[in-house]
Amino acid sequence: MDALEKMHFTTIDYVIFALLLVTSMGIGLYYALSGGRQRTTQEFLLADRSMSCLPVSLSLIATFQSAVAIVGVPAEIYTHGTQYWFIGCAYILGLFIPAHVFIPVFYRLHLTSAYQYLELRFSKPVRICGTLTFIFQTVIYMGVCIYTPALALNAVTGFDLWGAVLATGMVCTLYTALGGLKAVIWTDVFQTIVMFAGQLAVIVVGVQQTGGLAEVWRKVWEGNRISGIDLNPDPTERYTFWTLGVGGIFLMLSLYGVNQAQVQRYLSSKTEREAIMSCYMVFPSLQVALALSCVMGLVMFARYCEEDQFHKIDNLSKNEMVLYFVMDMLQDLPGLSGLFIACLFSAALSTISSAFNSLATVTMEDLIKPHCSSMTEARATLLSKGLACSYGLLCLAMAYLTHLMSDSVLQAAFKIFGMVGGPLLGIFCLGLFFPCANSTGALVGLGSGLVMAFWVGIGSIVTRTSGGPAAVSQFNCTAIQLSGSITTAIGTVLNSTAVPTSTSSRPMGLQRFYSLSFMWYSALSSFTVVITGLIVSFLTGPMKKEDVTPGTLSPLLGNMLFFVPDNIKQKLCCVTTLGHRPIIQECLPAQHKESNIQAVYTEEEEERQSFLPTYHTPAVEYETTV
Ligand SMILES: O=C(O)CCCC[C@@H]1SC[C@@H]2NC(=O)N[C@@H]21
Ligand code: NA
Repeated sequence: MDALEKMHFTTIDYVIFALLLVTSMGIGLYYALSGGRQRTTQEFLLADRSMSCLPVSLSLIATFQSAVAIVGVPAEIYTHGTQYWFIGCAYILGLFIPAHVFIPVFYRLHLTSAYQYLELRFSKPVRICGTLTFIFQTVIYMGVCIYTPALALNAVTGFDLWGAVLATGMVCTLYTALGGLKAVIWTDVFQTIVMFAGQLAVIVVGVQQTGGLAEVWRKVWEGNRISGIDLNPDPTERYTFWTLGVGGIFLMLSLYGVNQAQVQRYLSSKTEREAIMSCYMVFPSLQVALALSCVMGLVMFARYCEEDQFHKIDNLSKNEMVLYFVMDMLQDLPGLSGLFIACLFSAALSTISSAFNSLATVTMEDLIKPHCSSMTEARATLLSKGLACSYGLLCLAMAYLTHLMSDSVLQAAFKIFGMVGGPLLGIFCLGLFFPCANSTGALVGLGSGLVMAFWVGIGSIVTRTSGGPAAVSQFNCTAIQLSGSITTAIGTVLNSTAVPTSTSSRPMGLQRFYSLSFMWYSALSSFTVVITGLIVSFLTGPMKKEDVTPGTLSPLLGNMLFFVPDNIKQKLCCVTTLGHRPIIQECLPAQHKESNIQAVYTEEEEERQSFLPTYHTPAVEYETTV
């Protein structure tokens, strides 16, 4: 690693990194000292439900675009080609369904925590299990997110690893605990801009230093890095159009449909329409984020595919090679390498702050408030801030655990989402689409989904077959001239990092099950939850439509099964109205000051409101939809 050590930071790089931390802290302090000064949980956890779609949409992207994507995706493209880019196809349904199925139901139920839905639809135990599952998933994911940038930075610049982890963790904990969701969303906006700028800078300089666009294109084309659509139906193939385009939809639904961090952002929107718009606006920005990280991988390949360059990074780990490439490109341009480090830590901070805030929210709403309803607003807010802090410290501990996780962080993140996010997606789908599902079915379903996911996930780690053999061997990008360089070219190919396409016998039986692509984990575990949940519900006495809390069912399935006669539909999944469509009454100037006008509810709404926690609602009026 001697070649790496020579890379060092100039003063301006440290200044830019410090600027990022100071600006983030400044935004946190601003929201701690302005507005309602974070004195109510409505403000601290839900930004007073006053956010508009632009900051919400940027915050939605920032939440699940962490350093893992910034470092992991270019390494994936460099090693295996652009097949991964097809995950962009999953963004269409992966965002359309949340916008029209999940958001309307959650928004109209006026929730604070997504897991309140599980109590309304099923029972309190189901809600508690959902909350604990989410906490487990997020704490592990946070560890990966805070560790990745610090590890990569340390490997390439010798920047003190635990110093970076501590700096990131402390700043993030402080501004999240001080400024609440408003600070988290607005720092996410700032950090997303820094993230895009940093990646763009590396791409522009990289292309320019590798001989221009045409040269880069020629090299990646000859280097066999532009993958066509791979329609291979084999589910053990790591990345194909099916695992990414279809399996990826379930991954997106588990994140953008039912993950508390995203649901909380939808609920912080001032109207349902703003929330849906923010979900739509995620689509183009997420495509840009995907394109930037994929192009960065291609430029990196073009840069190092020549024989005389190849030795520089062929012995680096996936996480280190991207940082090496960036420092190699930018170190003569003072400030730009600092910009990329700021980009890396922006990606990490924006994800970790969202995780802290959502963890504090669900712990407060689902685990503490129900047991001490007499708690004053001030104490509840103080406790929420304390929770955000304690999760911050827990995250640092988790970072150490990640130290032990060896395979690529991108795969680690996908496995966490698939193994834990999938069962959570399943239990929400069970509740939304199948009125006959009861809480026993939901509990057994969730348990079976988790068992199934951990069986295949742990199995794949133990047998090290997480997603089959490496797809593409390392081809040299210069046309292999017959003038004797053929031997060096072959030598390059053989000692490359990526294992050539293996001809080993296909795994059979359980071994084949363990080599299922991790992109299918979300789909597999959510289906397991739904099917088991339905069977157990039927065995233990299915629920009747009139017993289901109004507003907790989605008519999606009913509408999709338009061709099925109604009487059969009544059995499986009744066609229900979406519940009450709130029309936010435009407050007249005179009214604006006394905005404590009680909502005008229908009697059914009144009855439903009775067991929802009381909160201050803006002046709204409801009308039932027919
Ligand atoms: O934290 C990360 O960046 C790695 C996990 C990526 C999660 C998913 S992948 C599809 C979608 N696109 C993103 O950039 N993040 C989410
Ligand atoms: Na992020």
